[in-house]
Amino acid sequence: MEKSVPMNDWKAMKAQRAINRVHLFIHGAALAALFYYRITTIATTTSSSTHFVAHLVIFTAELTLSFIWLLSQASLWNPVARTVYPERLPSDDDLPSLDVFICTADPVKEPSLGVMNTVISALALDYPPTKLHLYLSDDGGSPVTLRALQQARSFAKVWLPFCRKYKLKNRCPQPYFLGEEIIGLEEGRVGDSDSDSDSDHSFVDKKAIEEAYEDFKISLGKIVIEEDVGASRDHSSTIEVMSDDEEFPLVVYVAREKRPSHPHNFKAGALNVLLRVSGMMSNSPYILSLDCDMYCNDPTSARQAMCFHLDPKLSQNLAFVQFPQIFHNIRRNHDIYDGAMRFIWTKWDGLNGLRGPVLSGTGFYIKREALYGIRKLQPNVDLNQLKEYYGSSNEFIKSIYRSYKTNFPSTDESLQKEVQLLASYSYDKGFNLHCEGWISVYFAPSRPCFLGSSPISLSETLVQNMRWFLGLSQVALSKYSPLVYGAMRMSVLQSIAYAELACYPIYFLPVYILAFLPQLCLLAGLPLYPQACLLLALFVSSPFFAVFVFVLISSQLKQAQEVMASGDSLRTWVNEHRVWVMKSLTSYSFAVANAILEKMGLAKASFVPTSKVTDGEVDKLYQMGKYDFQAPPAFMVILCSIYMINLGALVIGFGRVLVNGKINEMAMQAFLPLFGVILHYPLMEGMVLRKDGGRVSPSVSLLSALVSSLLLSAYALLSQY
Ligand SMILES: O=c1ccn([C@@H]2O[C@H](COP(=O)(O)OP(=O)(O)O[C@H]3O[C@H](CO)[C@@H](O)[C@H](O)[C@H]3O)[C@@H](O)[C@H]2O)c(=O)[nH]1
Ligand SMILES: [Mn+2]
Repeated sequence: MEKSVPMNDWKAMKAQRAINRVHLFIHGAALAALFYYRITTIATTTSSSTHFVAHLVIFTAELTLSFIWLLSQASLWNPVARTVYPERLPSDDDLPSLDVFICTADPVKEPSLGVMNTVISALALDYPPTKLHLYLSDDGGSPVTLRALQQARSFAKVWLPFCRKYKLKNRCPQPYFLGEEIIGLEEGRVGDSDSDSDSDHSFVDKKAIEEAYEDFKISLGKIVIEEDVGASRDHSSTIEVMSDDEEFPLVVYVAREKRPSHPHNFKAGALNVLLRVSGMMSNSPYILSLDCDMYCNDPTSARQAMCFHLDPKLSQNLAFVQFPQIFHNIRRNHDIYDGAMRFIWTKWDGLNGLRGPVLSGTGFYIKREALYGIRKLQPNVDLNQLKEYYGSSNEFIKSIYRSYKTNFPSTDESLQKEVQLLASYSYDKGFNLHCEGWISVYFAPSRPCFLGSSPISLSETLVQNMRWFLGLSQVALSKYSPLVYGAMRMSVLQSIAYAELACYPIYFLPVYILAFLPQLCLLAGLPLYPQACLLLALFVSSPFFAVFVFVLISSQLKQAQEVMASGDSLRTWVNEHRVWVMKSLTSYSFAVANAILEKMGLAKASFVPTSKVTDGEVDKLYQMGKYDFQAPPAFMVILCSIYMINLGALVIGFGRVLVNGKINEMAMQAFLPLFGVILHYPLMEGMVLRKDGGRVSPSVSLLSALVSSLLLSAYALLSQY
């Protein structure tokens, strides 16, 4: 074979890598000094048993924080950035075919207009149309979605030629029409188009296409009125193949069978069904998986992904190419719910330098073989063994072989029945997504390939995070725990990086401890930190005070540096911090508790899809940068009580310390509640000052006042022993 030019390239992010490593050693040394202080203090604390226990508990918090910090170093060790050269791809005739999977679950929470925009944007991918096949999974089994899909397909038949003619870069109709004043037709082009830029023509065309889109929207509105909206949990499977046009991508609607008595495994179950159904129809070697709200913002994503998948050096072991999840409805630098989740994607850069990131659930191009959990089937493999794994459909098993030629759509009734059967639950034997030896690639081009919608209320944010971290806690508690299972099968750094994700929710423990204990001990007059001499230089009284201050500052500076490196302002650092504390106290702790209960058989999995409906009031608050505190009362009482405790400790404790003159001993302990009270000031505002619909409900404030005064008086008990 002749020597080919590479289609992709990577380079180490050297500056960031250097900063990360220097931080690792300096911060690590400071932590060692901190541990030395704790251990020696605990060993010599004889004053009271309460004091001894308090030291132990605070040490537990410090150990946990340091443990997660240590795990996080794996994904910071070697961050890598990638580039692609799509112009070096083989010609269209030689590109592999591609199946697009889109999942939707509920026409009320996920309105058809949004879902269909995603569908249309995917149909408009810059890829040979005969090699593109789109499967929409409707877990709601709703006629609304089926009929909307038919309408979307009709609209796409005029939309696609329009996109191609004007080489549009933004091929999702809704944002295209909304953004017309801002980006205009000219800037929305793919590449440097010189032909067909006759503005008169484009104007005429544009009017026509706008009208077609309006008609499409009206038709969706009619469907909602005519049909019964609402997701069903009890229906047989429906499959509708739309393929009357050779030059247009195949579109297939799939509603799998659902019965209340049978676990349907949510989105994973839906993807499994799509995998089987598509295996019989188009059987493309590559699959793009999208959530219903994740539209294609760059039509070239498929070609970008192929730059990795078709690279002879990577291809054999490469399972998937993951793009970041980026959201169109987030206000940059005013992201009060930290929807951007920079802390995740920064890690993905690092995983890129190991053997690649985990699947994030949407926006990835995966190799079909990898989803089957097999490496190239041997022709002589035992058929019964395969049936055990993949279910008993002979036709489907045949499809697993690379050489399988689909003859779909066909009029052959038996084949049609077979497909119908594949969407019924009798085949719910899970495909194992865990693939050994596969690698993956994370690719974050400057123009986001996919844009989704992020929750913009506290309630949705906390509930969504609870769901995610419940999943992660379950992994941590399962036999696939990365620290045990992974450590034996992956490189050390890779398994540590995965372990960090799985362990992430245990942040709840140190956050709870630090939100209570130093405060209560401040009231009880029990010092937990080394003495400070605030008037003189820090080192005069206790060198360990300087150690604590250093650890605090160094961790904060590191985060600030990362925030700024990703182009955000310090406001983002504040938001990230605040949301992290709120999530730790609610989402993470509930997630861990649920995972443990489930493990003991006391709780059951559930999935409430996040709402993609824009609520006027909620949106208004978000645009003004105000939190929407109408969250589950259990969450709000926790947050408000802790706020009040910190406020109380600050006021009472500070007063007493000043009177007793113990300010040096208590400096750190007074600083913690001070920091908390300032950082979470919006909560105070929500309880006391705000009158709008997003304020903290008075009943929540009242209950929190009660809870916090009870807990505050506990300090009196503490000081008795
Ligand atoms: O029973 C279900 C439940 C959900 N979905 C679909 O799954 C997708 C994700 O659901 P969503 O409510 O949007 O959850 P998010 O928290 O926003 O999604 C994130 O978290 C999920 C795991 O909790 C991942 O699967 C997603 O890819 C990831 O974007 C949506 O398209 C849903 O329609 C189903 O198909 N069947
Ligand atoms: Mn979502």
